[in-house]
Amino acid sequence: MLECKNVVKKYIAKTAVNGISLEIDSGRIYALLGPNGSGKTTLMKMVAGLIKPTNGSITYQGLPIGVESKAAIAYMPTETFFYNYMTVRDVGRYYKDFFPDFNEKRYEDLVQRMDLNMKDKAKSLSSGLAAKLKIAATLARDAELYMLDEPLNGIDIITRENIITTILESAKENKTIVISSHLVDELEKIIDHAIFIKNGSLELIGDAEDLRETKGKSIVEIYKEIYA
Ligand SMILES: Nc1ncnc2c1ncn2[C@@H]1O[C@H](COP(=O)(O)OP(=O)(O)OP(=O)(O)O)[C@@H](O)[C@H]1O
Repeated sequence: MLECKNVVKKYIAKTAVNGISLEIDSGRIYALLGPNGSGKTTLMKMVAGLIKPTNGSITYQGLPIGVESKAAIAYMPTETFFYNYMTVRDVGRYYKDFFPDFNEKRYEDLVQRMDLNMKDKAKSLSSGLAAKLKIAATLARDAELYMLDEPLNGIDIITRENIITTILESAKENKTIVISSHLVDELEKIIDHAIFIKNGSLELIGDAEDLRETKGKSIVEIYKEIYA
């Protein structure tokens, strides 16, 4: 579905991604793991077509990242993208204007599920509710691949579980999901595959069950081994 070949992203003072090659298959849930500054967001932004690799290639369904891939890939950034005037309903309208695959009914369901109210001002939401709103807007797109950058950061445990259940329900419909997070223990329960990135390079990638079997360790323990 998605193929990265020797992808490099250099900034003036820093090589953020340093020759990553990997493949993502459809219908799976991937964890993109790595400590702060390891290159997760940079890689996701390149796949989303927001920034271009310095070297290497990224293809989606055999085509370079472009109009077709942008229509099929829903990327949720770490930053919030709401204007001051926006209510939860306005965020849905804003998304609908941008994305032809935005499903209003699904947005309504997700908003309700996330305990949000259409009339709430997006800017006045607590950080947990704002995170839920971002997730609702992203998952309401009928995309093929969802890339969620740190969807669980700064969220309390009950809300995290609620978010994880919602993500899992979306995944049931044969969607592909890539989640970047430091909260490995919580992702361990739900992921099919794990991608470990260290200093901009791919350290390890594999089926979560295979990795546990071959290494005799949980994904959390492998994470600690790689990054300790
Ligand atoms: N626009 C930029 N200009 C210069 N350096 C950048 C830029 N964006 C990212 N970097 C650097 O590239 C490296 C990788 O950053 P990136 O945000 O991709 O890491 P990350 O794994 O997503 O980190 P975190 O978990 O903290 O979000 C970091 O050292 C960061 O400072």
